[in-house]
Amino acid sequence: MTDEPALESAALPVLCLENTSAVYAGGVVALSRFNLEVQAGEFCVILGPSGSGKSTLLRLISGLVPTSSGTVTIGGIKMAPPTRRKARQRLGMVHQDHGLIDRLSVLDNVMAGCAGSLPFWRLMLRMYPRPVVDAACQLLDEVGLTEAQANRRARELSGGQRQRVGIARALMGTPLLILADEPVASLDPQTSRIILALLRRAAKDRGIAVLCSLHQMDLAREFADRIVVMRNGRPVFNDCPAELSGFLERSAIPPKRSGAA
Ligand SMILES: Nc1ncnc2c1ncn2[C@@H]1O[C@H](COP(=O)(O)OP(=O)(O)OP(=O)(O)O)[C@@H](O)[C@H]1O
Repeated sequence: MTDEPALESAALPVLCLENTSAVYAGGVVALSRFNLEVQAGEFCVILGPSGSGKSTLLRLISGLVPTSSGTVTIGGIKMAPPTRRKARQRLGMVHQDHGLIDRLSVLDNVMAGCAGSLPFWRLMLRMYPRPVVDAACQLLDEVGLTEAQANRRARELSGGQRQRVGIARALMGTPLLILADEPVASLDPQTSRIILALLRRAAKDRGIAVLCSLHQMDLAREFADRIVVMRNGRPVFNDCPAELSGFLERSAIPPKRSGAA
């Protein structure tokens, strides 16, 4: 019943997977009847051993792997033809390898985050409207990069700086959902914490739903609002970090303070 329709619609999850399965050619079932909801402003971390299906989950949500059954919706729009393009516009991606164009400036890389909403000739000539340039500069400032760094080539930055650019680029498209596939895999612990803090702040300050796969259990505990543990393509734990130790004890898996989940 909907006595308060406005409140009810505000509580709708940004990301919703219902009974979603992914089967690769050759019959490998990488995801099996997966249910998941992520709310606006929530920082949700996916943990799981190698081969448990974390990457497949993120690739399926982004529309790169087709669903064999079930549905994925982002902001109420189905990630399937004919609405896939519209659903993708609600999505920002942060990649393990940063996914930057090395020969372009840092600022150009960030502005590429809104490429879908600009005419092609502007992208070709790299003639961006003033508000786009201002927004990109503002985002670079927010992720802690200076004006001087904004004008350097992307290839001249460190791994941590490159990932800051990756986050700014993802935010440039004003997404409802950010998918981050092992965004700190190649970074040292201190830089990893800076990057995860930026992602968490994006969730809290902008009300973005963030779904982030990690291998480090200690970082998941430190930053996540909710942790989903996957095994064999299924969620076997889906709760707040405080409940994880109890789950691991019941599962007879020794809790690790760092390293692979
Ligand atoms: N393109 C593919 N074709 C066939 N099988 C695949 C393909 N990609 C992944 N798989 C299989 O799907 C399962 C899940 O793989 P996935 O890469 O999603 O796991 P993961 O949890 O991300 O692993 P890792 O932590 O090692 O990256 C594995 O059994 C894997 O071998």
